[in-house]
Amino acid sequence: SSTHERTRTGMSKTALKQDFLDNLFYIQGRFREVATPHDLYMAAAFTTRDRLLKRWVNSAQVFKTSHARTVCYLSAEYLLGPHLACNLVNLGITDTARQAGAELGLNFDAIVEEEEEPGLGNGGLGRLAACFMESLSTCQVPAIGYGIRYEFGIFDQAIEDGWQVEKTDNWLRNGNPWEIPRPKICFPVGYGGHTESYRDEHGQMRLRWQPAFMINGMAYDTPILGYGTENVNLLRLWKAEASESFNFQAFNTGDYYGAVYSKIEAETISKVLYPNDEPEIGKELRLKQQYFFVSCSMQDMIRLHLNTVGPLESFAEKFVVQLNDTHPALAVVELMRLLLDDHGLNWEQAWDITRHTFCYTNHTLLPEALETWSVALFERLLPRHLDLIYEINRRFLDEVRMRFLGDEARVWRMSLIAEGGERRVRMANLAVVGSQAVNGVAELHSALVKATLFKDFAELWPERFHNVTNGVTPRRFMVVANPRLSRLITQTCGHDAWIRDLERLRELETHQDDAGLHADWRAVKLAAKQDLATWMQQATGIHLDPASLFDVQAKRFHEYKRQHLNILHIIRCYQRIKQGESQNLVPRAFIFGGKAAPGYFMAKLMIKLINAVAEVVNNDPQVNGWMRVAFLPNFNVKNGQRLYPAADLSEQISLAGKEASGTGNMKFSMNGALTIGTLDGANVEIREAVGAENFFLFGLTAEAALQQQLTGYRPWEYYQSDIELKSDIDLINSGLFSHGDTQLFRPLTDNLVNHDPFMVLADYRAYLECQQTVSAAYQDPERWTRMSLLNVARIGRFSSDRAIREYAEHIWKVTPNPIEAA
Ligand SMILES: CCc1ccc([C@H](C)CC(=O)N[C@@H]2O[C@H](CO)[C@@H](O)[C@H](O)[C@H]2O)cc1
Repeated sequence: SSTHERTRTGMSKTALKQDFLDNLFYIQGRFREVATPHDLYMAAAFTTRDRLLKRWVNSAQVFKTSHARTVCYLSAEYLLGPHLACNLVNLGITDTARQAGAELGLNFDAIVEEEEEPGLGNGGLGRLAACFMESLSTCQVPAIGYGIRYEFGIFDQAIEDGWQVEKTDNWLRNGNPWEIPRPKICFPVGYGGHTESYRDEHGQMRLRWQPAFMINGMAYDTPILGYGTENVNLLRLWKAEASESFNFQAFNTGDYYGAVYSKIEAETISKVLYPNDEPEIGKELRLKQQYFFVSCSMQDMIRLHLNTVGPLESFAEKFVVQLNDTHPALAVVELMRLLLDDHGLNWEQAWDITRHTFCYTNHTLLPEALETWSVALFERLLPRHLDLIYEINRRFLDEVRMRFLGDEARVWRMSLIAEGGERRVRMANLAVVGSQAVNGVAELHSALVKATLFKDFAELWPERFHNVTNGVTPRRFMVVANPRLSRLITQTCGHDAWIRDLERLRELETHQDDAGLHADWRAVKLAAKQDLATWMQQATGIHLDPASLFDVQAKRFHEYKRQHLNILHIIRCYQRIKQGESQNLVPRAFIFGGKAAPGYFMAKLMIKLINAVAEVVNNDPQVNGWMRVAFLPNFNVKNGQRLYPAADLSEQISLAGKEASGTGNMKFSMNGALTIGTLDGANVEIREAVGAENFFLFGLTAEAALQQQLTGYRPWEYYQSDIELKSDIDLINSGLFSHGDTQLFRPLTDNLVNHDPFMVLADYRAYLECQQTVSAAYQDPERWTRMSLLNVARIGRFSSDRAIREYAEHIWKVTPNPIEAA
């Protein structure tokens, strides 16, 4: 077996080459000459998988016997991105693989490009879950990520005639080499039906649930490697299956549809990801999806506990469960049901375990994103859970009444049930009541969570409220996305320890005035800009000049993120250049990226306006050489990895108080971009870390914005009093960007002048002035390069490793569990 062992898991170039050719033959059934790019990718993927499996199995064995306290991350979304390049970095064999490939005449980068990314998420929340899973392994914290194995992930975005067009994301069409199906890890999940009381073996009157409809959830496991460690954690995603996949009786009676009905019905539950990022949709299938993965996951934890530790009384010592927003909040009720109905615990025992098991992270303050489900829907779909929610609520409100005597208004606000109008279950209140810890994702956000959204709860349980500022993994967003910069940093610091300890980037500061480094630093940025320009030319036909300032705004489209404020600045620049006022302007490429929820009209209109402005600006010889506007189609993890290294300026311009944290802001700074932004979310902490002098700040503070809205915000006054603002909006309404159609963008401009809920007009002037300071700074390359260098040197805190260490210490009370090599 040693030769076999050496080939299948050997890290040497020879072993990699042999294993690659073996996998191409034995798995793809191909030899070199006839192999397709997909075959070559699959062979590379399996060759890499062979090496991580050894670590994974070794970790699983150790965790099983060590009864290690385990973190379970429950998330409806995981925006994982392509696996291959990151797994090679975390195995430490990227260069060896590149050389092995070269000796086999393979183009390494082309093989990496071939991978279809698993887009099982919408945006920030989903990507954060993926960064956290990688950092949990890197920080050697035993963990299991639970979620849904959507057959179709976030749609692929095409831009046709300037409009977003959604394309089905059939990411599994060519198979997925990174997952292992676990047919034996399969749990029943019920829906509908009724609850009935019965007398248990001790003569106790008990309630139980008789579901009307059962399906099965089957596990698919994906190993999550860490960097520079043997620890490998598990991502377990559930697929819905019919308990009976083919009904022969129906078939025999010729009812062919009937024969497959239950299969189709069941599989719809994990069929597709809801492409909404903020607006709450309240669709029945969405609730079915949430209950589906929550029930499978809680049943799996109980199975693991009974198999490894034993009696459930110690469940909360073994497992700590993080709720990634309210989407998995039903887990609180499902654990109660399983402990009471299936495992015979009494209420007090069950509730004590439950509330010591869960922790909840809030990711948004937007009222329209806070999930509530109608009591009527609960009655129909989850009658037993509604019972339990009523009982949890009864006992909880007794505690509130006791603590705040006679304050019925508070009881009304804190109740798990919204009574006014149609009765609805407040999932955020349920998550807080059922958790031992609640946290926001940036200091400002966590403070606003305590002062507004959960004010009543923070007054009742102040000790439960925490902040853990988000972070991102430097392995994917620096080492994989920007190998040139990573090499320069390692060279300058004389070590690559920074990859695992990002605070070590601070050592770059001593070189901040090193002219040689400055030159190399600019060369690295220019090369990345050239790569992006080449890709954009091929993807959109738009030519970007790498010598121009790459001004980038890439994130989901939403009015609070204010992509329309950015467009107004572009139109201002256009008008200025047309009027010959190009002094202290610098040539810029305005680059946008991001998807809009398919049902979000205003977001889709913003995308159309950007492409409409691009068409006019990019074809206007008078401004040629001064400005380019380009929309990067299908912004996802893979394309993000092209964009972050190429940006000079990172646009983080949300209305203060609205962006919970942001994580793109961290990725751009880590790649040497300077930020223009408001004091919102994590921008506040990024500015503190990199130094106010290395950050372009503008706009109302959260406090000032709130004040102005409370005292009455009249956007039309800004429109009337600021002639440049008026002319920019009027130019949109003139039809210049819409072939004379003066109505196309009216919904957007009317909304801005008459309502402007996110105060675009109030921040317009400050934003324009700040952009002037950006242009001035960019005209001094030495100063700009130093600012860029200092942004990277001081960004260490925003590693997801630091965030995970804070969760482990302050919230999960779990210690690292290093695994020795097998
Ligand atoms: C019910 C529909 C729905 C779907 C997703 C969401 C997410 C909470 C939205 C989201 O992704 N929030 C983002 O989370 C990031 C990670 O913490 C933050 O950095 C962003 O500021 C926040 O907008 C809300 C509502």
